[in-house]
Amino acid sequence: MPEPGGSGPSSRPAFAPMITDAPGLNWAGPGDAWSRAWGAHPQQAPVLPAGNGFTTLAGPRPAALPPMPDRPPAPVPPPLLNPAAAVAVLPLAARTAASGPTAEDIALVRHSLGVLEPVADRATAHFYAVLFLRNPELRALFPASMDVQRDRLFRALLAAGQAAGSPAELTAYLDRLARGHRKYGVLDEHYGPVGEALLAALERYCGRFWDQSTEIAWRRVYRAISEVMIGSAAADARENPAWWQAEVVAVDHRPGDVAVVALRTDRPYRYRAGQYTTLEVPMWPRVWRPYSLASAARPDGLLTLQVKAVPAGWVSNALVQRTQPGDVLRLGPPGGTMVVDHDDDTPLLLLGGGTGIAPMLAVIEEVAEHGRARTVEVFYGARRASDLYARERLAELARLHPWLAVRSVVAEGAPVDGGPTGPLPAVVGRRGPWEEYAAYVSGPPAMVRRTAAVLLDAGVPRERIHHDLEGV
Ligand SMILES: NC(=O)C1=CN([C@@H]2O[C@H](COP(=O)(O)OP(=O)(O)OC[C@H]3O[C@@H](n4cnc5c(N)ncnc54)[C@H](O)[C@@H]3O)[C@@H](O)[C@H]2O)C=CC1
Repeated sequence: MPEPGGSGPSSRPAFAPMITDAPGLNWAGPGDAWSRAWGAHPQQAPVLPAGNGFTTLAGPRPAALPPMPDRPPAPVPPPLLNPAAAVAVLPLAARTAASGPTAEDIALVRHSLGVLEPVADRATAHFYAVLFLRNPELRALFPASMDVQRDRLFRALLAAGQAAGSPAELTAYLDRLARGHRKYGVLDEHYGPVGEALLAALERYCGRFWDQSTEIAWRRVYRAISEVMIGSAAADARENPAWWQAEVVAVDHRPGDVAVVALRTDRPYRYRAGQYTTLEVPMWPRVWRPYSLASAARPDGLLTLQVKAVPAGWVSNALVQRTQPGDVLRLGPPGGTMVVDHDDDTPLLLLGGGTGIAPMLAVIEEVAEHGRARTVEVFYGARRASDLYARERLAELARLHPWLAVRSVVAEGAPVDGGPTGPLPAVVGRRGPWEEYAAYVSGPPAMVRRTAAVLLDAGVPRERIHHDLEGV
């Protein structure tokens, strides 16, 4: 592998073997570890609208729906999907709903979102109540705890509604959402029942602000949303599976309840350094959590994650405390925008707090592999020295690559390796200048938020501050 700036191949291999006795690919099939692990959930159509709530498991809707005691019949009942087919027989309002959203529709949708915001919790609870009342067979397919889904639903709803006036932004958002939802088993026909439940919740909680124009506006916007998502999912299905099976090939326990988990997927898993995957463990079906990929894509196909067991962290605790080689997990598609452009020489500032160092390790490996000269400065933050589980790996990388500078930053106690002390955002703010750098920030949300603010103050343009936190 050429070193950045070097003219020829280096004597060092780009990737040392991670696990020498890892099982081969193509091991998945009837009777394999995956099938045994998931035997209790055969052929699950594991639909959980974890990310947006515009989608759900379907299944035939009962022929005779129980009446909604607290909701009068909808004044305008056009379908939310494929309205073109039914347009000739629909009443005027329905025909209007079949065309695309107008500027007025978008204003009405945004206004109703503003009305809904203070009662978001109750509105999303109502959404699920209507959904499950009309489609009772769906409840068993959602995870036991719906709290996270509720939060995500409303955030996705807000995001889609707010972005409705910016087609490019909305399409990109929905495209990611649709691709990420294939692992839940979402089908085209699920969008209709979900849309109806959504409208029921909106109608109820917008109160006197809900009128026929608002309903038609929502129907147009929702139809546009559904069409983009259905198209994106279909395009993705031509290239990728809905999920990947991943066999655990090693679990390396580190101080501070951290485990480095090495995985081998059943099919090639294409991702960029800095991205994350979503993961489901057999112990908690239908509960998916994101984890940054801790190594650059390797020729042997192995992936690594760095996971910390945290109180009430169902999936993290299962991974750190219960998972062993041979176990089989499932991965969703890679996501996240913390990827590095290797075509320019902008110096990189990589800021990782706790297990937030994981994507930075992957980025360093990818820069090294790419072989173009650029400065890379890393600040690795932890509360105390004993939490710096990746210190040795970073020191090894710094020894290998002269363009890499690593500083360990502890918030409490004596300096480590002569590095600075204090909260990571404050330490970064005291250093610099950073105006010329592209910054990548990963770690606890408060750390990411504060660090992004410090970098902006330090003159780093917003578009050069990369992280996965929404709304910052
Ligand atoms: N792509 C991403 O954004 C990733 C995020 N994470 C997240 O990173 C977190 C890591 O947790 P731990 O290892 O327990 O880290 P931790 O809580 O021990 O903190 C690590 C660093 O963040 C700083 N920090 C913590 N709270 C802060 C605050 N309120 N303000 C300013 N700085 C603060 C600490 O001083 C320390 O330098 C988890 O929440 C995990 O979900 C992990 C991997 C990737």
